[in-house]
Amino acid sequence: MYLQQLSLINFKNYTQAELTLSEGVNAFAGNNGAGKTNLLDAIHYLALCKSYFNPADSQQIKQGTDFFIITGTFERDGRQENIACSVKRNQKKQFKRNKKDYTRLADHIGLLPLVMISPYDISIIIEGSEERRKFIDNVISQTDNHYLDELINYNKALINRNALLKRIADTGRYDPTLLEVFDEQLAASGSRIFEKRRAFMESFVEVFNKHYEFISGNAEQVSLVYESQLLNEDFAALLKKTVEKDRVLERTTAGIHKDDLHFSIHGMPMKKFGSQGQQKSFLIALKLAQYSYLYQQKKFKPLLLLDDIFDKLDDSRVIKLMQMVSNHDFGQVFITDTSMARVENIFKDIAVDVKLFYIKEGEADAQN
Ligand SMILES: Nc1ncnc2c1ncn2[C@@H]1O[C@H](COP(=O)(O)OP(=O)(O)OP(=O)(O)O)[C@@H](O)[C@H]1O
Repeated sequence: MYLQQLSLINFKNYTQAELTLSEGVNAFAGNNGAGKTNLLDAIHYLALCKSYFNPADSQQIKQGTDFFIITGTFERDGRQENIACSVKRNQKKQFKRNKKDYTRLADHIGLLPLVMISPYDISIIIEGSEERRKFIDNVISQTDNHYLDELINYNKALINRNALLKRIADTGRYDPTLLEVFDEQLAASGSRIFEKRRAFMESFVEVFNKHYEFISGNAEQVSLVYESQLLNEDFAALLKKTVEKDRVLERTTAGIHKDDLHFSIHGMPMKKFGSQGQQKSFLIALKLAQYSYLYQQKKFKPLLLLDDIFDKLDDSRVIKLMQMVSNHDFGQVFITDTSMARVENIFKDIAVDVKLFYIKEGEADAQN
């Protein structure tokens, strides 16, 4: 599967752009703020119906205009797939596959699997647990169509249960029957989500370790552990046990909305003890494990988007990564960098088809 053609109209700093892409590596080079990352984000839209960086669709419309359109032609399973995403100010986003509107955007997720590695991923390490749950959910939902629905059901039940706990506290009237109904809904979908996360993490950790060892040249000991209250206790039983606490706090304190991933280096928290390069290597290993997982599940290679990948990595780690590219471990790859000379230098001895684009103020010029 690969993207053959990308066109943009009024997307971020692009008025109009047309790119014919290589099936191998596509490198976007140019100064800060030129629009390199914006191109990756446009590709992200086509695969996952949204921006990687900013959930507000209308903020992606070029300033001074009132709509944007991104279109892409993909080759997938020997067929062409035309994907179009358009956003008009104050209107619902339109998303089409081969000119046909999707009834649910969720049905598109997984058709064009994609992995993005970006400097913004540092939030997975330094921010709260929500970022790490988002990471797990993003990986699983690209391979399991029911997973997003389960999450939606769970969140609805959670909102209902929390509203009821508040009402009970406000009115002083305890309603055990209604609470039981929400508990059942929460426990049913929560337990299924937990099982999917646990099964996923079991295979994922091993692949992650392999990638980290490879990138770091076995230089340091890291670990990745899935943490969930449900690992030790049945969810329904847990909800019963915490009900008094939940009534006092007026919110649900147990469940998969509390799941987390624990990252460490030499037994210490990665967030506090990892250097910038080690943290970046950790994130790259995490994302490459995501890549391997998607590939294994889908049986074809996902798109790989590497934003500003060379920054903060020492030469040996860059070489390892590029070895993987040259071994054809990946399919189509997109890379951004500020220096065209560095990109040319890195790829000069690598036997892979590389297409270079020079990006300048919202314009993309193919160089070869
Ligand atoms: N809605 C918008 N309308 C117009 N311009 C926008 C919009 N959103 C973002 N931009 C512009 O896009 C530019 C940023 O583009 P991008 O993030 O792709 O840069 P980059 O080439 O990746 O830079 P760097 O090397 O610094 O990462 C900024 O100049 C920003 O003002």
